[in-house]
Amino acid sequence: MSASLTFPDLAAVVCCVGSYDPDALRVDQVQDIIACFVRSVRTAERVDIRAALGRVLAADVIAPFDVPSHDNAGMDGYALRGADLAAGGAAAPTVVGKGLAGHAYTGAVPSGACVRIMTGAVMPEGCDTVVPQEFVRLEGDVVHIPAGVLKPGDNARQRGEDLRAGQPALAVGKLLRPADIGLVASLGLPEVMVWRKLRVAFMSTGDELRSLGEPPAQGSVYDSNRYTLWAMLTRLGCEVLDLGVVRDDPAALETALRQACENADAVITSGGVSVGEADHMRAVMASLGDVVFWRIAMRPGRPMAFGRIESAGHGAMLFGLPGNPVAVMVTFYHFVREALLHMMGAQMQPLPLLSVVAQTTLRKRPGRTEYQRAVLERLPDGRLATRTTGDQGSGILRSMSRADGFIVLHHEQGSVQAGELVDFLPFEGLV
Ligand SMILES: Nc1nc2c(c(=O)[nH]1)N[C@H]1C(S)=C(S)[C@@H](COP(=O)(O)OP(=O)(O)OC[C@H]3O[C@@H](n4cnc5c(N)ncnc54)[C@H](O)[C@@H]3O)O[C@H]1N2
Ligand code: MOO
Repeated sequence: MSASLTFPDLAAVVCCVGSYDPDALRVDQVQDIIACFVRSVRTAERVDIRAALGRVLAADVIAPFDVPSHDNAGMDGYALRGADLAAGGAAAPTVVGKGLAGHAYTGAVPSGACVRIMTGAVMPEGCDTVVPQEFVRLEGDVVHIPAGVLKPGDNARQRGEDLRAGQPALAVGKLLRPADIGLVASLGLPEVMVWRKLRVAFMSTGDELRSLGEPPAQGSVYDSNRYTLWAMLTRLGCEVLDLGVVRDDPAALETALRQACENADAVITSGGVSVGEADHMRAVMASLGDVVFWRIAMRPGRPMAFGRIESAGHGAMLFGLPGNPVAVMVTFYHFVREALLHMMGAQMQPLPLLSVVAQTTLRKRPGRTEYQRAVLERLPDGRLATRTTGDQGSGILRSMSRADGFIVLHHEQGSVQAGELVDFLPFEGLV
């Protein structure tokens, strides 16, 4: 439901991509086109910080005060004046009081004196150094500090050393993770502004598909794509709208797509985007908006539809993914995920590619990108290594389930010999 946003003509966007060939697009070209075309949802809402995990910040979070708000001890020990240390750091100050976290010592600390202090306690006036208790020898009230363990300023945390009042602690577009929730709490803020959740509708298409609970029939398969899509979208923090299995029938497909785009920001379908006889999906999609059909130079995940469809004045981004279960996940991770994050208003981070040792030879011809499902192992010498999870057919979902990530064989890359380094993309972090 992004009716108020303006979208470029898809034809104009694809024109900007050098050597555009819808039947042989490179993965990076597809990513560029999608990035040029999608628009962020710009509706903000204020939420409790416990509801903000996984959401995207709609406004900078500004520190309302210095963090920490006072100079404080970084160790349990004794606070003293650094100027009292002799050359080499030795000293023997006398204890004049005690400061605990939450119970500051407020008396004076004359030269030659020190204060028993605990981690986090406010530094007493004039003190700038803390000697950890394990370094000293106590003799009555006198703290003997040997030479060589301390220099002025050690173990004291400065007011504002983390953040100054007025500085942004977190920037708009940040996808909030546990540390961010803690950081916001440390600023005393119970709520933050986030962009509203993205609504994503999804459906499976194909007359062979059975939903869970239905009895199997000759030639039928249980619909798994809707469940992997549900799982990936849920992990991404989207509000999901499950439109079920839709038959390969033009009227049913049109009704489902219209319902999807009237109620969601994005629509994801699986199946029916190839060239089979029962694939009515392409015609129906094209009739509802600005949609292109691609054959991408990648494996798995070759056919894909992309564009924007409209119904009753509502528009939604459309991702028509191939039907094969592994192809659905691969195209989701490499195209849809980034597009949805962009629509969610998130600042994009490049995916972390590890360089690991290939345990076996990997056959590959240049001219397409391959994503082979693989496990990550630790070699006896400590290096990380990888091997594939066996048969790489794009219908074999177990190859994904057993894997820790993808071996990425880039477009220009040829075969990789056992023992060579290869790029590995861990699933963790994808969603
Ligand atoms: N002559 C050609 N045939 C095919 C091509 C091609 O370029 N030329 N591409 C192949 C590739 S690659 C893929 S991927 C598939 C994609 O075709 P569709 O998107 O039209 O998908 P379907 O034919 O509907 O299904 C393919 C396959 O996946 C199974 N499937 C579909 N949906 C689900 C689901 N929700 N849950 C579980 N399994 C599902 C379906 O039963 C088929 O086995 O086309 C190739 N053919
Ligand atoms: O999209 Mo297909 O997965 O290469 O079978």
